[in-house]
Amino acid sequence: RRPKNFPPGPPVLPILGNILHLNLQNPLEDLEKLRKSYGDVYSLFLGPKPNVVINGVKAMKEAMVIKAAEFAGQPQDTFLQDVFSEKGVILADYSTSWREHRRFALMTLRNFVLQGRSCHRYMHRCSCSGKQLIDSVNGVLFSCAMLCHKLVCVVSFTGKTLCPQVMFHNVAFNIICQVLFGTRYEYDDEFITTIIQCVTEITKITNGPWAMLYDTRSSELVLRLLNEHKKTRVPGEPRDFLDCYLDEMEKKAEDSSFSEDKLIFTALDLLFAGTDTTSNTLLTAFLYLMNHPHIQEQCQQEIDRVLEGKDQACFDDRHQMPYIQAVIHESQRIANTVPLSVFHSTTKDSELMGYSIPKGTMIIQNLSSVLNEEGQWKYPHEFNPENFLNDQGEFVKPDAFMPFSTGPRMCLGEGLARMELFLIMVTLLRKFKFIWPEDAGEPDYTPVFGGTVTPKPYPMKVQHRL
Ligand code: HEM
Repeated sequence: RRPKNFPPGPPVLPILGNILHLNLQNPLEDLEKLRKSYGDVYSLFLGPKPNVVINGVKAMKEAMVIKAAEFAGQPQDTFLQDVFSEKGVILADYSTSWREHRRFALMTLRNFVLQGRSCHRYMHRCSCSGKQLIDSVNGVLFSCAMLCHKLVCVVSFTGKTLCPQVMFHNVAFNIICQVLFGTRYEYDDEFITTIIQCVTEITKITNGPWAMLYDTRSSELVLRLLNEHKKTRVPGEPRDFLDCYLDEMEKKAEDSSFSEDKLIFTALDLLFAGTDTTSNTLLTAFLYLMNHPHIQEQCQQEIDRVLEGKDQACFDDRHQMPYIQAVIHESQRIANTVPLSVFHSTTKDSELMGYSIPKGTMIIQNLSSVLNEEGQWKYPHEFNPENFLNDQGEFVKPDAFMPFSTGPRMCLGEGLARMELFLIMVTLLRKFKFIWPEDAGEPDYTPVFGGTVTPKPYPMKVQHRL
């Protein structure tokens, strides 16, 4: 039974609860129908206890921003919490340890990636020509250059049509590996292929990335790299996230929340959360750009104009590229990559939109309902960069743009993800034209639902521009 003044919801069946109200292969349409019947805040029984689903900008802001501390908990009575006594950031309850680790991860990402304070020099010698090709201190830029090099090889040596899935997963995985472990893997490396397969399988389980984060194959990887780091590190001269964490452990008192176990789980969180999300967004962006060639051309005109005479793009160039910014944000809106966010829970008895929600209730944020909410967007149901442009052609970001969620638990990789999306898209669109192959039939935009949403696999034809 629903508690007193609890949000309304569909009638509950014994044992099954409301499970029959949802198509578990893709519940998003059913969740939208329930919103029409029961309003922006409603309840669902997915087990013996009722959960609350939050929809639309207004309710989302009241819960996640205005009443942030009350809605930032993590369900503590799930199977997962029982299995894993230690957690990284994602599954950690709203606690001092979560706060310390989140702050530390944000600061390290900022220093290493966004401000480019990396001690690494990344170099690549082409296996075909033997020439030293790429040399960079910024891991994200290095990965962009590697991706371009890979495409040049594919375009020159094969039939010019490729399946971009593996390519985009590799680039996102390598970027986060560089930040965490100061290492990267070749595109055909057997190890990277296995781990990426594991990441993508896991994220197809509903709410999966968060449900199966700590797969043993990946934990073994982190443990091996941690042991190697311990042998080669110079204290006070961190090369990457692992070194920074080890430095921090030495600085802190013995009873601090920093420990080697915690380090492994935190690194796994970043590895998983940072791979499939960015790559699926890129896959969606290129699917739409190939099938909207006029939008792709307009991006290329802006890139050519702003980068004229420059070797490569840098993140600051985004301020001169309102159209590209609009296209990237629109791709994120349409991609709807993490539609149900990470499940939260209430940290105390709370009120939301006039309803009472007891402490410990599981909260499902339906981000999808915000990203295509009517009244918030000029064109809520179509791919149109105008959603992010004003009448003067300037880039504007509406309040309803929440693919990273909002509030104190919002994605901590947002800065890195935005840098990756910008640099990868600008670098690729500058060099190549992406074409939907003539024999590929009509594009199928239907997404495959999971903890992260993916476009169905598709082919891509690539041509040199310059
Ligand atoms: C386009 C790419 C990305 C999208 C759409 C995305 C989206 C999200 C969303 C919706 C959440 C849940 C926030 C909440 O609980 O309210 C989240 C959490 C998180 N994301 Fe991302 N993410 C992306 C990229 C990344 C990257 C690159 C990293 C790693 C560097 C990352 C690391 C995390 C972590 C650690 C959390 C948990 C934060 C916490 O609980 O305090 N994400 N992300």
